[in-house]
Amino acid sequence: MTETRLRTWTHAFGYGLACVFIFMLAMQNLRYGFYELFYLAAGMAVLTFAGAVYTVICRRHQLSAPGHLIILAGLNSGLLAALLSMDAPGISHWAMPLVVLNLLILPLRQGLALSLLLLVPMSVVLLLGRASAEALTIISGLFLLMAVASLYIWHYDHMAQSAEDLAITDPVTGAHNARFLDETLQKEISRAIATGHCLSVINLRIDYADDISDLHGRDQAQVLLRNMTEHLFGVIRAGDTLYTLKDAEFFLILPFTPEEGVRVIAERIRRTIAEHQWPVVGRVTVSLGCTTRGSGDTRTDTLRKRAHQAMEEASRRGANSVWFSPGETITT
Ligand SMILES: Nc1nc2c(ncn2[C@@H]2O[C@H](COP(=O)(O)OP(=O)(O)OP(=O)(O)O)[C@@H](O)[C@H]2O)c(=O)[nH]1
Repeated sequence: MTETRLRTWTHAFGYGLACVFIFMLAMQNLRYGFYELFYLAAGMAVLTFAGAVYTVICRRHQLSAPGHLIILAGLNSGLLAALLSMDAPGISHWAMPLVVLNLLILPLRQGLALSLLLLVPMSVVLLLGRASAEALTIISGLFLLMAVASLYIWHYDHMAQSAEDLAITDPVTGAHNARFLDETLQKEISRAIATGHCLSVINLRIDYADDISDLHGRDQAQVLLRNMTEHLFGVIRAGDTLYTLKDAEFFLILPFTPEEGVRVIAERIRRTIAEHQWPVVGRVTVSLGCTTRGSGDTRTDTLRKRAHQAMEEASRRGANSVWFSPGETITT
């Protein structure tokens, strides 16, 4: 299940439960003739129902739907206004579902801020209007609920972030992996088309990688990959991105880089790697294939294929070399 779909379900479920709970409160107050509380609860039930409908309408961009903040701010301020204007002893308990809803639906910081905006004035009202022991019991219960829910949400966000990082990171080198390459390259191609800027890529392979592995062992070959990654990160500039592919291959996306630029940086990478003394394995060289986006390159596979063919050509022409393969000229 995707993150968006998961959030749509949990948001809709959260709003649904809150709506049923508040609707039952409304009915109870109507039954006992507390009309002010009935109107308040009915209004809040309508807002939570609107939240559930909004969740379904925005199901495709649930993670960035701005309406939740407005709906929840309305619910929180309605309850706060009622607390300040009505003398209804049990009304402070209504804050419980709202605090959970704030934290479940909004990003953690927003949810916490909104909950504090509700709970702090509510605590003052309770301390001024009730016996201290009773007020302190209710206040500590509400803050405990907020703390537990916040910790749980923080833990979930942290786990989700770690899982996402693992999914896009190569476990050996720590650079991004091939899966993330296609995603990023497609975005960069779209950006280059929209802005008219140049986009270049480099496919790079360690020469005689199999021999290095046979000679020094798999562990040393992996150490070399890690060191090479560190070295490449040191050579490229901010905004360039590096990916580890299989078979001792790397890929670089270089936004805003024209043909002359990619030739310069590819040559610099080749030279610095060849001049470096690598721990245990000693001298190592690489073959680099580079290309710049042409007018026909609207998808990742054409660019990747051309860069790969250029790299094969560089290998054929002898190790430790760079080959540039041009795309179709972009006419403006
Ligand atoms: N994407 C990318 N391009 C580079 C890098 N280094 C050099 N280039 C390209 O090569 C061109 C010439 O680079 P240099 O020889 O370093 O000259 P420079 O004027 O100091 O380059 P910048 O100030 O980085 O533009 C740059 O304008 C870039 O297009 C790099 O690390 N990343």
